[in-house]
Amino acid sequence: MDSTIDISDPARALSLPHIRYQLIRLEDTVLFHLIERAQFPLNPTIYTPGAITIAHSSSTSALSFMDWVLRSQEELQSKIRRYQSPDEHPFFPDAMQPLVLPELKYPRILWGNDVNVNAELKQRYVEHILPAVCKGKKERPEAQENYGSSATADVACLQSLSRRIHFGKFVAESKFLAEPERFAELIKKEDREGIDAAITNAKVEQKVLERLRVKAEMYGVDSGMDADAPRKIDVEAVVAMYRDHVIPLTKVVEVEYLMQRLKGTEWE
Ligand SMILES: O=C(O)C(=O)C[C@]1(C(=O)O)C=C[C@@H](O)C=C1
Repeated sequence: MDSTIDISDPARALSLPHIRYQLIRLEDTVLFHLIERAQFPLNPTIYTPGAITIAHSSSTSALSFMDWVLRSQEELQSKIRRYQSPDEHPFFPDAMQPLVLPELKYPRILWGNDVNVNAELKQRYVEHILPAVCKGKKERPEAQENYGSSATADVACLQSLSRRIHFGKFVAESKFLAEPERFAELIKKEDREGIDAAITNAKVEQKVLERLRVKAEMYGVDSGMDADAPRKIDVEAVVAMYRDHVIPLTKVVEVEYLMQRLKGTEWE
């Protein structure tokens, strides 16, 4: 699978402007997938374990329908090297399969680590992000005929959100390399709060939220529509998703990555 980081050039991969440029591009990806998902009702049944019987599936029958779709996708995508890429992380690490393509040798960009916040991301997506994005459609009756389309859109949303959030590892490595002594001291003291303060840039966060608001307003309206026609996406829900979930989880990834930064000697 293609990687969105420039793996041919590790120095470029760790330049903060290059990483921030990738984060900005991922905003578009996340937004377009969310707009796709928001056209369907919330369909809570697909997130309830056991609510839909999955025929011909025994070991995974306790999963929700959406989890089963996501897991099945990951099984397939693991065979074609998706999770070889250092910016990709599975939601179901136990579903990984042997490769059908030869292994790719990525240059060493990140320090070895096992940081993966996908379980937390998926929970927040199902419990908070999606209900807010589908607001107004919540009252719409479940559309059984949209179960597959909804879950397919969910997989795209979750995978793009996960990639965006785990890009925090590249941000963190870049920040560490810029001030190694400062970070090494905080890491040795296990001062997570201090690390969090050191990686935080409130101005950049503010800019991210402002840009996202403009994009959500722009992409949610068709040029031929009346000014007061309903939007394809709830702008406030999108901004809140980044403010309350995406940026905080990116920072968790940054802090936890740095906490492991001095432990191993192995590069990933
Ligand atoms: O751009 C950075 O420096 C990041 O660390 C990324 C990010 C974000 O998630 O957008 C997270 C923390 C910073 O406070 C600013 C922005």
